[in-house]
Amino acid sequence: MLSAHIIRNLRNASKLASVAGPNADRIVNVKWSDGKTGEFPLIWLRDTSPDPATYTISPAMTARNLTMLEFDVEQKAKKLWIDGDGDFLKIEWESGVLSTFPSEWLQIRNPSDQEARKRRRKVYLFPEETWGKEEIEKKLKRFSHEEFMKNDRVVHDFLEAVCIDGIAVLKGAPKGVRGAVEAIGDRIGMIKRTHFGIVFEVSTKADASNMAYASNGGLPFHTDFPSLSHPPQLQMLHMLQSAEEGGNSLFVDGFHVAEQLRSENPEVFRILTTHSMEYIEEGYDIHEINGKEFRFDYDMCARHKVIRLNDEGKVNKIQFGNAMRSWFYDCEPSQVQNVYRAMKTFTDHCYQSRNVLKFRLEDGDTVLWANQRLLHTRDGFKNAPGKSRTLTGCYFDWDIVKSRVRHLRDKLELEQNQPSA
Ligand SMILES: C[N+](C)(C)CCCC(=O)O
Ligand SMILES: O=C(O)CCC(=O)C(=O)O
Ligand SMILES: [Fe+2]
Repeated sequence: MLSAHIIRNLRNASKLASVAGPNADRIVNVKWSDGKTGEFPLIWLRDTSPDPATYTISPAMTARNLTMLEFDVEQKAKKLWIDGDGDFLKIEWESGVLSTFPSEWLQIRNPSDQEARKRRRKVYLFPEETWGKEEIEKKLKRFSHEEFMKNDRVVHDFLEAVCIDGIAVLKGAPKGVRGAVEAIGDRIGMIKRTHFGIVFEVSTKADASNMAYASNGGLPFHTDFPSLSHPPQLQMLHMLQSAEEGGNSLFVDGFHVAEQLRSENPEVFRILTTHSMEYIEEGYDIHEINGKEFRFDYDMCARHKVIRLNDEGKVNKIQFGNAMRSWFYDCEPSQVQNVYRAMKTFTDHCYQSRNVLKFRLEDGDTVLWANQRLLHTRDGFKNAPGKSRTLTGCYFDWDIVKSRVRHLRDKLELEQNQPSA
């Protein structure tokens, strides 16, 4: 839906002045009274026409009725004209369908307006702003857990911060009370289940299924589940019982580190973006499902680059975990030494103090972060007598988190809201 805010702004903006075409390329040229122009492909106007023959729009669904099998992509317009004192472009099609395009509808979608295209790209809530220690210490966003639970605007602002900075914190849930992760999960929408269950618990356990459960030692910087081809995109941890000493949380922006390597150490960057690494995770985890103990045996194996680039050469995924890294390198033996040198340099950069965000989760605090962007760890800790450091946690995927942000922008009529169909 279009926010009232955007409609109000555009209503005040301008009226349609003229329409011409379509020309030989089947482009319709529109002019507004303020001198702005728009080039609209004729077939696109037919396809996106906001009328009930073209679209089904109900509270439960927005969907196109037309099928590509039957759609005539060469169809013509019988008549095009400006109506309603410049408020509408109308098109009567050969098929008899009548399309009515409000002026603001066309302005928002104007395919020849670079500003409109730029605004639309923000709907993906991407790209993010990367950081080093100094930047993130200034801008790390913290919200009240209590406010998050009752105020939709706080849910929006918290999740938006996670989209941009890759991390944000909720402070001050009731101390030592289980259920915070589930409650936050419900507010976000849907937790992503893994082979560690829906919600997992981090504490020192016998027969540990993971290094985080094995001891009170520190861990190396890692992303969770390099052993999966599709690791969860976000991770959340909630502090139930903090350590007496240590057990701090550490984060580093892997996208930022990758860009540092690209400029400061291009050979390492080249290796990490071209050599795929294998990871294995073999074992079992016992977790609860509906109050019953459940044992899940697994034998995970996946292979990917430490730094993955998209088609434009931009860094868009980081996966690395030393504990699950396998023995298999799938390259000439003579290249292996350099792969190790590259991993070592990457790790050294992760630990450089200019890059590291370090803070302590107090009892009742929660942190949510981008698991395919940030690497995380904890330092070693000492428990108070009889009080074992315990966190609960879960995972999410971006689609659910971003869907929630968009939904709230619509519901709360925030100015960042974007039109749907
Ligand atoms: C936190 N935990 C134990 C549920 C999963 C960790 C996955 C990993 O170590 O890569
Ligand atoms: O113990 C911690 O603070 C974090 C452990 C960890 O790496 C994880 O839960 O994924
Ligand atoms: Fe982890």
